[in-house]
Amino acid sequence: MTNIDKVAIDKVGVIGAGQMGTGIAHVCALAGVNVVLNDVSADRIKAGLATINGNMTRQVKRNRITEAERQAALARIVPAVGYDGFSDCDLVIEAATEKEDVKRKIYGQLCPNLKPDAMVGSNTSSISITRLAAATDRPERFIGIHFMNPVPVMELVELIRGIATEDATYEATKAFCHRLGKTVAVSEDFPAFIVNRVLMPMINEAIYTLYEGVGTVEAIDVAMRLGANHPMGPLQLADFIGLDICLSVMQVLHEGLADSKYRPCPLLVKYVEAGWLGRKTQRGFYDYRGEKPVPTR
Ligand SMILES: CC(=O)CC(=O)SCCNC(=O)CCNC(=O)[C@H](O)C(C)(C)COP(=O)(O)OP(=O)(O)OC[C@H]1O[C@@H](n2cnc3c(N)ncnc32)[C@H](O)[C@@H]1OP(=O)(O)O
Ligand SMILES: NC(=O)C1=CN([C@@H]2O[C@H](COP(=O)(O)OP(=O)(O)OC[C@H]3O[C@@H](n4cnc5c(N)ncnc54)[C@H](OP(=O)(O)O)[C@@H]3O)[C@@H](O)[C@H]2O)C=CC1
Repeated sequence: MTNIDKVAIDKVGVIGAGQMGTGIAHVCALAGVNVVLNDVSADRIKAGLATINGNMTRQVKRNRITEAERQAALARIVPAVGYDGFSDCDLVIEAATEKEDVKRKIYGQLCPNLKPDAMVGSNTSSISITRLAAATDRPERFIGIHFMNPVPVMELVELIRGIATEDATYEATKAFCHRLGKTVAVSEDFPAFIVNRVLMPMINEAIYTLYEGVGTVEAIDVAMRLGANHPMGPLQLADFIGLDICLSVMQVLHEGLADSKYRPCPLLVKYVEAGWLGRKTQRGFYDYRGEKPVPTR
């Protein structure tokens, strides 16, 4: 057992400056934590920092934070291509692409650069924490720390312990989530954990509903928004999350639980094969290239 619960988390490394990594860096920096933000290229990180700045500027306009807080938070985020700046991180949160081989490769390069007692968390939506932990040199200090999108707005973080995760790692990451103002729900390490075990089959079913011609994109979304009081329709939400991520999660559920009820809808597969991944590529179930989103079917 280590004494991680007594170690303050003063510096966090975030890997992946996409939708989630930028949101995680955003909330950490606003909570007074120093952040080193990594991605595959300087351009990617630059785009990520611009996103964070845009979201914080909106928070200033809406009087959620002050201009001084925005400036102080942005100054806490340091860009890093490679892992040189990670040697004094207390916690690293990996939020790279939802592919196991990508994540394993990252841990292989990251771990030799970390101090021995640093913790590593993955923001994976679905992949086994025990298996990811086994790809590191520190499974006892590895944990699933699953933020929800958009991170600055959503209150929940799922914490998922792998088979080897020590109590001290769990307690330290739980306290850290509370410091960020989040509420924690604990999930056992089963495919897609709690939120996505329930949410993704609903989204997949909405795509089947479209595929079978039961309703149009607009009819399905309006039905669930106004008929079930969901803040977004399921197809709008799928585009928001990213269709590549929705497909990966369904594949993990299908393979991991070996039940045909999790079969990814062929239409979802087709959209991903087309590179129509939702908002991030400007086209998914809606086309976002014009003034307002237009359904693609
Ligand atoms: C896939 C996984 O592994 C797990 C997941 O994350 S599953 C996805 C979970 N997320 C959801 O289900 C989101 C569902 N959608 C919603 O809750 C809402 O539509 C929404 C919060 C995204 C937007 O709400 P809205 O009322 O339509 O829009 P809007 O009024 O513009 O925004 C509400 C607030 O969110 C903020 N916001 C919206 N998008 C934001 C973003 N990307 N980043 C930061 N802040 C954002 C706005 O600034 C606004 O803040 P204030 O209340 O402080 O003014
Ligand atoms: N989208 C969502 O709603 C949610 C997603 N998640 C999870 O968070 C993680 C990230 O998702 P999300 O932010 O949406 O995905 P994005 O595609 O928006 O971002 C992923 C980022 O990781 C980068 N990346 C890829 N390989 C590496 C690498 N080797 N080193 C550093 N960065 C790398 C990508 O760069 P490039 O594009 O150049 O490959 C991209 O910038 C996934 O595990 C996902 O399942 C969790 C909760 C919600």
